[in-house]
Amino acid sequence: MNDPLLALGTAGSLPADVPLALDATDVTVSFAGHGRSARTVVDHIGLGLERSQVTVLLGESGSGKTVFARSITGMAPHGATVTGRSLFDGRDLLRTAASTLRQVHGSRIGSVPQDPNASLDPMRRIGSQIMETLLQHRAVADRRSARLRALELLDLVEIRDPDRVFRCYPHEVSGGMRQRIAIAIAVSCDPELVVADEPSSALDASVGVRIVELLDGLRTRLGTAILFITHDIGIAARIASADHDRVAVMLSGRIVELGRASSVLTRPLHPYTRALIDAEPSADVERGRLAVVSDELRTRREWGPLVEVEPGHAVSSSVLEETSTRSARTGSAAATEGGAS
Ligand SMILES: Nc1ncnc2c1ncn2[C@@H]1O[C@H](COP(=O)(O)OP(=O)(O)OP(=O)(O)O)[C@@H](O)[C@H]1O
Repeated sequence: MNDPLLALGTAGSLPADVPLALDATDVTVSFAGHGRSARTVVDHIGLGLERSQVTVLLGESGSGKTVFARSITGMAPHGATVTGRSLFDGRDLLRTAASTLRQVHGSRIGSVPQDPNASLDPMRRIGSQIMETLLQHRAVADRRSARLRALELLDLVEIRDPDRVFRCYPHEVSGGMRQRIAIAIAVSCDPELVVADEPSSALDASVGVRIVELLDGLRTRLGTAILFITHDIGIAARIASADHDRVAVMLSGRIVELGRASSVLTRPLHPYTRALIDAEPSADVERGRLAVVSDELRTRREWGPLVEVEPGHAVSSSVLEETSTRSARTGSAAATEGGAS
């Protein structure tokens, strides 16, 4: 089991006076198995999310990224049993009533889905959907202000002709534009935190890149914390572009490496992170290809707690132990060879 104290997510933190937007500790999520014991898909992990900082949850499909992100924001999937704590503005979202969570989501926590079609109503004009969010969360006083703010938001997400798009139905605009609209809705009430779950994966590569750049720019302008979920190393590097942005690498429900993106993505310490990086699609390989990770890595349960190896970079303790054992062996082999010569 990872040590919850060490898994708090301090590696790569901003200075201490920067407040945490969300502070999750020792979170475990399990689902009832078919007639068998419960299956744990998130295993005693924590993460602190800071304003103006991007934290990327990186890991292959099924590693638990979505379940973890949903659970710590109080939106665990149906049937999940969640333990631990997730503090947001002094309130534990794991023990908050559904009616309060509905208020928090949309106003103080925004979500950008993988597929914007899932969050937009095909039967209603885009402008009216943005206005509804603003009015529902009382972000504006009346319909006139809601209309003005909706147009501003369309402009903020770089839609060139906001007046026209305001009057369109979702099917009348492109997929990339629908994702911009989903982002406009997610940031409409100035949230402290935005959770973006693979928001570019359903889009063409160049459109997806623009969406990622847009989110990156917005956190700088709005000071929002962003929790960004992806399995794509290239996208992770692009969104975690500031010095203090972090990557948390998830493997089978655990965080096995955590730190500044610049360290983790260029000097990975965990064999799993290295496997993900080695499997990064190159120009001649199909984009978004799933990484090839050995079953030995995937099925191993014990990695030990995260240990900081340099400022802003932590990795599972067992990786360090194995590395030092290997170096000792190499050292003694070299000494033996040296002695024999
Ligand atoms: N509602 C559910 N009931 C039972 N098991 C679930 C449920 N939702 C997710 N799981 C399981 O939890 C594990 C983690 O799923 P999760 O969706 O978090 O992975 P992920 O890393 O986000 O992958 P992907 O990128 O494919 O979404 C998977 O084994 C999945 O099958």
